[in-house]
Amino acid sequence: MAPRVLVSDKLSETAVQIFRDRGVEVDFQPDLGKDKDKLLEVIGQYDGLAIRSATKVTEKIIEAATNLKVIGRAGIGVDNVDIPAASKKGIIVMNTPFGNSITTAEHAIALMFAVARQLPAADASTQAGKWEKNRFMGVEITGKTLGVIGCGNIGSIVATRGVGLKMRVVAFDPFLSAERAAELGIEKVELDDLFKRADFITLHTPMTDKTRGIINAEAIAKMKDGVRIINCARGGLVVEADLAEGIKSGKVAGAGVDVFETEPAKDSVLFGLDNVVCTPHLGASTTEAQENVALQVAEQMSDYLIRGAVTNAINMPSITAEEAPKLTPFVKLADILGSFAGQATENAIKKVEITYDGHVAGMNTRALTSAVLAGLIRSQVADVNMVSAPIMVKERGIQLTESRRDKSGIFDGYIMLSVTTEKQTRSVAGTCFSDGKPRFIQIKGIGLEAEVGENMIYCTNDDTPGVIGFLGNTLGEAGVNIANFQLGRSAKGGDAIALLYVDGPVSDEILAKVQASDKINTAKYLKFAVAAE
Ligand SMILES: NC(=O)C1=CN([C@@H]2O[C@H](COP(=O)(O)OP(=O)(O)OC[C@H]3O[C@@H](n4cnc5c(N)ncnc54)[C@H](O)[C@@H]3O)[C@@H](O)[C@H]2O)C=CC1
Ligand SMILES: O=C(O)C(=O)COP(=O)(O)O
Repeated sequence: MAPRVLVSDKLSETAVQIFRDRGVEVDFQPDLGKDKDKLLEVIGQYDGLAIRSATKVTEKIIEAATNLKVIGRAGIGVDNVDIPAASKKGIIVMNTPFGNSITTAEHAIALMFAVARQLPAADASTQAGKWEKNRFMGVEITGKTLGVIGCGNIGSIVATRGVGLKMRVVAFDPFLSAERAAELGIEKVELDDLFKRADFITLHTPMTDKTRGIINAEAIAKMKDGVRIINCARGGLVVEADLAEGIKSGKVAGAGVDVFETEPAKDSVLFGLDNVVCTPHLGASTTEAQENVALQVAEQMSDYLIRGAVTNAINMPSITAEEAPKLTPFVKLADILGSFAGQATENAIKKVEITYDGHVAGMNTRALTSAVLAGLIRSQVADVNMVSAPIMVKERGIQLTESRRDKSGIFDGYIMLSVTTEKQTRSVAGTCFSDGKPRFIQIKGIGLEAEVGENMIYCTNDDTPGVIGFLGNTLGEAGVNIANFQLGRSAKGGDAIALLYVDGPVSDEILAKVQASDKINTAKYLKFAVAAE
């Protein structure tokens, strides 16, 4: 059945065509996102949800989204999506990080000019027939200092436009390197320094707990008298009441505000104040940007729903459509190794170590690690996937280490997983051959070469005669057919393991018979998510 996507915001209809061309069924209901009760009612039917900023994807919506696999944001900010809730439920959240950045940067520049020359008020006055030439004295931009807070994609475009306008540009961004600042022709400064020096301040950070209210009364007090502030990022970055006070007192000479603490902003403390220029979250609203983001989000979501390729996901490593065919068998293998360790382990896991050897080390190991963790956690929580597993591992306080190394054995490459509980450390390694099928190649440091089946029995024993006969007889008498039987031992007469791939489920009763034998130290029935041959 074709996956179904709901478009619940005003996306360009380009998206609809792309979904259809790619074999995705699509419901285009651009106003539905604003009606949260309706969204709650219908969301359970969809595999994908495509949104802009008007749809609020709350925890409640996510709870009701029983089939949802992907939320696609046609734009940048995902603060309207409860990402922790989506991740816990295994829903990928993706955005289009570049599609509207030029457009938004241009809007910031447009607002800067509008504020510098009081354009909207001058326009209204002129059209009212007042001709108030003396009322609208502006300021020149050339030679002024532009302070950019947040110098990522949009901030750096604004910065270079500022340089082009002959402004002196200073930027505060903890992640901006000195080299990048030099490349942009700007100066990297501390926040207080920016406040002290800037004639215009423009905000371009995401909305996080750190950036919330970054422009408040205290910050405004540190600024130059007559500063002008532009916000095209998120409303919550500015304490609106404090900005309104700053404007009223004359400390702040003007503000360009595209985004509000509460949207849609039908009322605001900023409305009606002198030289405050407001737009209704128009930063991304150009034909070009909307085409870009609609096309991108529809392609990304279709690629995921149809081909399993992951691009621009906030909560999951990327898997390109090109690497997906090569990576998929190893993702399966990684899940199986995790699943083996998860099922074999009865005690709380303290530490997980994953080693990527040989050519596997050159693969997308972030995706592989997520798959190992999903397999590992699945024995405790059935509803887990590559998105939610890393979060669950973190929540459980499990220590995770990953390492990569050059080819170290007879295989071209493999994955080794080692899991430590309070009682012991278990290790298992596996690889995929050219047939794409996963194989166990080492358990507890003992080499073997075992196919992976849907139903398996894993035994540890001492290397003594009669084990094969005993297992064969016991399972045979119980009517359990053995498809494949692999043995391994540390040394002659030493620790040994047996891994049996059987043709059907193994009951507790049969397993108890195996466990009861003095030839067997431990026996476990393991189930893997692979189709029976
Ligand atoms: N008004 C509108 O319609 C639009 C608004 N936006 C908003 O613009 C903002 C920026 O978008 P991009 O540049 O694409 O994001 P980005 O992720 O490329 O850049 C954000 C930058 O902020 C920096 N940053 C993070 N925390 C910081 C802090 N505490 N102080 C200073 N810098 C900090 C990061 O290091 C990063 O360089 C987002 O909030 C986004 O939602 C984006 C598109 C349209
Ligand atoms: O991309 C972003 O972060 C934006 O804020 C644009 O929002 P919009 O898609 O215009 O509702």
